[in-house]
Amino acid sequence: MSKIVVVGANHAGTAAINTITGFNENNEVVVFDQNSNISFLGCGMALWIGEQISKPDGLFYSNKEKLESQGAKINMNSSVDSVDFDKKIVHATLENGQKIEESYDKLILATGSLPIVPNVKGKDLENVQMVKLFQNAEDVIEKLKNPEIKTVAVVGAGYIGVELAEAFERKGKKVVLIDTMSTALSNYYDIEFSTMMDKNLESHGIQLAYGEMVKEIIGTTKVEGIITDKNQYKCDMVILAVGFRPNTALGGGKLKTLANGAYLVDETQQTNVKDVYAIGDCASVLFNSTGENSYIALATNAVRSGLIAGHNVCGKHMETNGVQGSNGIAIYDLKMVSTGLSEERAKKLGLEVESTSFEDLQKAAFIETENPKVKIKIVYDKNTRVVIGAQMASTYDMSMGIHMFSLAIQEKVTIDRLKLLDILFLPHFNQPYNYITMAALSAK
Ligand SMILES: Cc1cc2nc3c(=O)[nH]c(=O)nc-3n(C[C@H](O)[C@H](O)[C@H](O)COP(=O)(O)OP(=O)(O)OC[C@H]3O[C@@H](n4cnc5c(N)ncnc54)[C@H](O)[C@@H]3O)c2cc1C
Ligand SMILES: NC(=O)c1ccc[n+]([C@@H]2O[C@H](COP(=O)([O-])OP(=O)(O)OC[C@H]3O[C@@H](n4cnc5c(N)ncnc54)[C@H](O)[C@@H]3O)[C@@H](O)[C@H]2O)c1
Repeated sequence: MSKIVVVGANHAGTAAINTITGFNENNEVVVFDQNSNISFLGCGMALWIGEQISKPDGLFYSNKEKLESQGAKINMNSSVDSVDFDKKIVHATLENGQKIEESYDKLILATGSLPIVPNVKGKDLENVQMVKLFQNAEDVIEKLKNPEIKTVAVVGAGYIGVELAEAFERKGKKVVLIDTMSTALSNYYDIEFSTMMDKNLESHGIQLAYGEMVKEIIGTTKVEGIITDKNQYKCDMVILAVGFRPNTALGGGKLKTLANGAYLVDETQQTNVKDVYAIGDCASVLFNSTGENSYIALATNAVRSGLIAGHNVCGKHMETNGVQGSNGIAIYDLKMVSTGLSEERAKKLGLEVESTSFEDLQKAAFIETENPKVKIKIVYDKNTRVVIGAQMASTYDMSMGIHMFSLAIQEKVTIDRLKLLDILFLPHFNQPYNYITMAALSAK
């Protein structure tokens, strides 16, 4: 029997706690989380703000009572302030202000990430909003009730920014979407895909302000406008969504990190200090497209890494397969999914790559019901021909198709092996000369 302390009980921590308690091995599990809720699905935030769902209740899948019924001791509103890695003790402040020491045999750090805050004048004005926690979503929804909030400037056209731009437009607000890059979603898609999203956003009246760097948020007490290096926009609320950084202050220089501060972990999620594990957004992941440890903040990675650490702290060896950073987005009718590297990102990393693309109707052409076009692009290493990325876009829900590419990258499958892949055909679903086969066959 071991004593396992878990710091942070959102997606990664909860996955680890569920795994450990699921073994029913009478390990003592003590958990600290500085927040008042567990397992908030940020992915539902835009749906809630944009009123595509009527209430937030379904955005949680666990809570203190549930985890305690499984045998863990849960301290909510309790922060871990420091860790003595030599003595194997965490120092925490409980909800009632009491300072305590908790010893551990195994420690799991699941402290997640923090939104990056651009260091610009006016960032502390009223109505400048972060969008990470459930409480942030509550704040935004409350503020949107004020009819004086007419225009929202969203800074960052990544996943959160684009999803929220849609949500604000659905709420009848004027939206300006600002990004330093020349398209939306530039971390995930090549230009022929991201411009599809840009046209989609513009067709719904969202103003795009790309290639612009925010210099200042103006106002006396509240937001009145935002100034970039090229323009000035009048607005009543500013959303900052320019990415996450790992929350790793507890490492205190003892734990090795990536350049951005994420705890460096091995294939079992263990850090460089024995018996100390790190999972989720505070940790590195092995990125199969490059073979290197990277930072990819996704709930999917958080859950998988929690499962892995949960096994290993219980003495059941489990190793990561590495990840592809598979992701998806659905804005109005447009769905886009990607995995691995885009061609542009691969080239920026200095990789020699080729790509192959195809666009066709999803189903047999004679089908008389809904039959949208699907666009696909596969990126592969020029020398080894191993697939390292794929992107798809359509108004049709083709999202399941990307999983096969995720596996192809994980298992280092070449583009040539996809040419004759046995893909089913049924006119209701797809075409015999389907776009996956055709893209692979057209590879140089
Ligand atoms: C708006 C939004 C939409 C998203 N949509 C998606 C999506 O569609 N798909 C997807 O895969 N991902 C999505 N993500 C990303 C996903 O939410 C994160 O990757 C995920 O939350 C990471 O989980 P985590 O448990 O590692 O970290 P976090 O969620 O950051 O949780 C860390 C926990 O640690 C606690 N903590 C931190 N420090 C301490 C301390 N010192 N003491 C005690 N407790 C501490 C915090 O209170 C928190 O509960 C989205 C994120 C946002 C904000
Ligand atoms: N559907 C999903 O899978 C989903 C949804 C939401 C969030 N997430 C994940 O959560 C994490 C955080 O999301 P995010 O949208 O904050 O990050 P992101 O990395 O997706 O996007 C950040 C964007 O901000 C831009 N940017 C950076 N600095 C800027 C600056 N100073 N001014 C203007 N623009 C700037 C970048 O060019 C980029 O487009 C990501 O890992 C993301 O993948 C995933």
